Amino acid sequence: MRPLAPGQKNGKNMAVIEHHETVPGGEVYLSEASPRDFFELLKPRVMSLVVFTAFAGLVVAPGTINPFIGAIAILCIAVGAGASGALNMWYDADIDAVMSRTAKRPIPSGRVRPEEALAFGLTLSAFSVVILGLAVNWLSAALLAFTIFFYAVVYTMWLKRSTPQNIVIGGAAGAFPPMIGWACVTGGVSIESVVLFLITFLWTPAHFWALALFKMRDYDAVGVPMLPNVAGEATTKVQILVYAVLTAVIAVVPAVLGFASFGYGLFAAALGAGFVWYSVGVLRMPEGDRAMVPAKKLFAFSIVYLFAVFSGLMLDHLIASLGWGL
Ligand code: HEM
Ligand SMILES: CC(C)=CCC/C(C)=C/CC/C(C)=C/COP(=O)(O)OP(=O)(O)O
Repeated sequence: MRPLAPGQKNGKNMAVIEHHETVPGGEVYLSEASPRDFFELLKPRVMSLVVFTAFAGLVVAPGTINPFIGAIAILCIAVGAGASGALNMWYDADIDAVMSRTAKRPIPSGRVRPEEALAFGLTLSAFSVVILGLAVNWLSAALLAFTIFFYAVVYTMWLKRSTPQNIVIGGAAGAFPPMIGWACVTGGVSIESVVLFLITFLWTPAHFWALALFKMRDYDAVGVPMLPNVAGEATTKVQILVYAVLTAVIAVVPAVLGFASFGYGLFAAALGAGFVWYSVGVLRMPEGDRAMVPAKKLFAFSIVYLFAVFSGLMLDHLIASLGWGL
C-alpha cells in the first residue's frame, strides 16, 4: 500500500527503512519489538496533554457521568489518541528516519516493523472507538473516530507535506479531545465545548511554530513545508504572536460566557499575558539566531500554559460545585 522508497512523496532525502535481512531460504524479518517500543508508538508524552484536555472537557461539562464509565471514556480517548500517533509514525517513518529529533523512534531505528505499527494503530483505533460507543455514547465515539482520521489522514498523509498551513488546519485534531470529553457527559455539542475546542485550536500554532523555528534544519532536510522554512523566520514570528494573542483572548471567554468564574478569567488573563510575553520574546529574537533560546522558552511555556488553563477550568468547576465560587 505504501512502499518506503527514496524520493517518494514530495520530500527529499527520504530514508529507506531496512527491517529485514536475506537468509538462505528467504527473507526473514528481524523484529526486536518490546512492549516498550509499542508504548513509544503511542507518543505518550504528547498524548498526555491531549488526554488531560479531554478529561477537563469531561469534568467541566454540565451533568454527571458514572465514575467507572468516565474512566472507560478517558481510557478510550487515550488509546485512540495513542493509536493515531502510531498511524502517524507508520506513515512518517521515512522522514522520521532523517530528522535528528525523530530518528530513534521505534520504526526508523528498526525495532518495530512498519506493518506491525500499522496493524497496532488500526486495531487500537477500532477498539477505542467501538468501546467508547458501546460504553458511553455514539456521538463521542464518532468524534473520536473523526479525530483519529483527521490526525492520521488529513494532517499526516495530506496537509503535513503539502502546505505551510498544515498545523493550523491539522491542529483541529488536537483540539477535539475536550469536545469528546464534553460529549461523553452530555451526549451533545454546545457553544461551551466549541470554546474549549478553540482554546487548543488557537494555541497549537504558537506551540508548534516555536519548535519548528529551532528545528528548521530538520524540516528543511526532509522537505516538509513548515512555516519557518517556507515563509521565513520573520513571518513565522509575527504569526506566532497573532495566534498567542488570539489564544489569550479565547481562554478568557469561558468567564465571559459564564461557564467559568471571574476568578478563572483573571487566572486565564495572567497566563495569556505570559504566553504573549514569551511570543514577543520570540519576535525580538535576532534573525538567524542559532541558539533560539526565546523560541525554546516559548515552546516549553506553551505546554505549561495549556495544562494550566485546563487545570484552572477544572479547579474552578470544582470550587463552584462546592458552592465556593467567586
Ligand atoms: C498539529 C498540531 C501539533 C503539532 C504539529 C505538534 C508538534 C509537536 C512536536 C513536533 C513536538 C515534539 C515532540 C517530540 O519529539 O517529543 C511536540 C511536543 C509536545 N506537544 Fe505538540 N503538536 C501539536 C499539537 C499538540 C496538542 C494539541 C497537544 C496537546 C493538547 C500537544 C502537546 C504536546 C506536548 C505535551 C509536547 C511535549 C512532549 C515532551 O515532553 O517532549 N501538541 N508537539
Ligand atoms: C483523540 C485523538 C485522536 C487525539 C489526537 C491528538 C493530536 C492530533 C495530537 C497532535 C499532536 C502532535 C504531536 C502532532 C505532532 O505533529 P507531527 O506528527 O508532525 O510531529 P512529529 O514530527 O513529532 O511526528
